[in-house]
Amino acid sequence: MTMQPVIAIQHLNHYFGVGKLRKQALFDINLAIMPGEIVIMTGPSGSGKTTLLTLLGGLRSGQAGSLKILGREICGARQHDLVQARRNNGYIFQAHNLHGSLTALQNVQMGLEVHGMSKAKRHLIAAEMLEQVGLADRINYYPADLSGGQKQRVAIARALVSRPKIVLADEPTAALDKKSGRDVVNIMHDLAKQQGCTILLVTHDNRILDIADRIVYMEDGRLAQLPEALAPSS
Ligand SMILES: Nc1ncnc2c1ncn2[C@@H]1O[C@H](COP(=O)(O)OP(=O)(O)OP(=O)(O)O)[C@@H](O)[C@H]1O
Repeated sequence: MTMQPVIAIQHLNHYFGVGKLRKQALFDINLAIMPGEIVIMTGPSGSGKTTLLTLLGGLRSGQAGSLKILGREICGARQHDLVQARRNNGYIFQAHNLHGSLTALQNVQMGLEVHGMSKAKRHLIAAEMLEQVGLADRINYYPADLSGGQKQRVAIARALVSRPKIVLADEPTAALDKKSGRDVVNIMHDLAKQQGCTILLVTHDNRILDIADRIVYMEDGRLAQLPEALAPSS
């Protein structure tokens, strides 16, 4: 059986603005990511990494080329189809976007809301997930009472609790010190490998490149060759 890529991008171009202000942000992107792969995307500021991630996440619609998620075309898709596509993914962002008025447990339960399971089951699954990220003793804490690394671990638990096939992460370690950043990516790595989930992680943090199965490099809106300084040492 041949394995199909979970993310397949062909000849993708993207533009911002209209008329004279129209500016091309992505140029002829071609990339295939296989099930269970952990791919890190890095590159200079303004090179187009976040733009590509938001297109993949269905947070905006691609304009030209092909972008298939789990075999389904989302380039040029209608809003309704983009919303459907978003449901396949888990998201982890730099600012972790936790709800300040909800506890860690309630935040993680939000990741299960669309699955229509009983309250008791949601509680159990969310609590187990928090235990897996090392926060069993913090489930009833509010985000304001957690450290940056702990908040990011809640965000990971929320992203992975519904066992998504794809997790998209944008600078998940940017606000963290060295040790917390390392802990957070190790947890992401181990859980993803356990669940067979694919991760695409955008980062400037060269200290975490070693968790990737593959590193892709973006420069001036194009995928480019990885600079030698960033290549994994053999
Ligand atoms: N909403 C927008 N409107 C207009 N131009 C945009 C918009 N978002 C991004 N751009 C432009 O597209 C290009 C790519 O930006 P993008 O945020 O994708 O880069 P990045 O590689 O993620 O940068 P960073 O590492 O700093 O987050 C930049 O030139 C940016 O100015």
